[in-house]
Amino acid sequence: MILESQSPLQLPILDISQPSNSSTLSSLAAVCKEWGFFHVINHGISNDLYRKINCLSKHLFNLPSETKLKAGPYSSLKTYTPHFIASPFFESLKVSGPDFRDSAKGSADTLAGEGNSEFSEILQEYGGKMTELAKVIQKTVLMSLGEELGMKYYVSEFGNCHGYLRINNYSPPDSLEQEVEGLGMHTDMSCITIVYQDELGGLQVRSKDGKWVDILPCEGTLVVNIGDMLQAWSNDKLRSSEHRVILKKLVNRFSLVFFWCFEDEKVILAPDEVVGEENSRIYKSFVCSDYLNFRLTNEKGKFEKVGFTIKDFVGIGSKLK
Ligand SMILES: O=C(O)CCC(=O)C(=O)O
Ligand SMILES: [Fe+2]
Repeated sequence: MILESQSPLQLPILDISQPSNSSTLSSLAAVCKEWGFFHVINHGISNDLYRKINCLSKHLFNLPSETKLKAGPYSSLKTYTPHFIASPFFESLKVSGPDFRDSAKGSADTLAGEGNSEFSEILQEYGGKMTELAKVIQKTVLMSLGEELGMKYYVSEFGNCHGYLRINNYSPPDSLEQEVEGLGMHTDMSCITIVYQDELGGLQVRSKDGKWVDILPCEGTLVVNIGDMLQAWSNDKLRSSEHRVILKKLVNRFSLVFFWCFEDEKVILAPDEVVGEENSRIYKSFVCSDYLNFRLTNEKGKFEKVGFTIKDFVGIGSKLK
């Protein structure tokens, strides 16, 4: 079932506990083309689980910077992104699947010492639930392009997808005299992203004509957005929108962001059926990891920064290639 949300954007709300009918799928297709963002409810992730992760993560983020850098970009672990990489206010801890327990334990042991398994156990639970949720959402989004098409490609093209989680901590700005970006404009490199933003809000999506629009927080609701990989695979039928995070209050903001991604070696090419006879192909085929490397090695296109996207990389007619 799809309900209209209360947000100024009127993003549809997908009830994940209900089977999707054709009207649900057509609203989903429309919003994915126009905005690339929608909400989900009845997703099975409790507020309590989120609060526990928040509390245990805070303990790690409150450690001294020198300690956190033991898992930083120059360590062997590389799970911690310190302040001043994405923005002065943003720091993040990455937890990779499919063994979320092991990944979280590696970071927690390195940062806080061995012996406490609570953090890794709770992330195993969250990562496992998010993985199941991502599969259902992925399938539903594909079915919005055509029920048969979705059923056909869900396994053959998306069967080896994997997930990872970013625990994002935004420290409060000193003042709000001007607009403070907690995370600058970017697109995600995933197929789909599932965001648990807290009640402070601050997530914004950029419209096709360049206006920033709030994605209002709503209790019990997760935000889903389409990433670059799915935009390319769908020949722009699904939009990977630019988005950012604005810090609107002088308090700490905390979010959990789950990225559902193709396997590194996957060759991405929109199937003919997806392109459609009347349309032309927008992207050349490419290997997933080549795009990830392109973003990582181009300062302008780096994760969490304004810059190059999939169009610059494999867009037909792109100046870069
Ligand atoms: O913190 C958020 O709400 C969203 C963060 C985000 O866009 C990202 O991590 O890619
Ligand atoms: Fe993002």
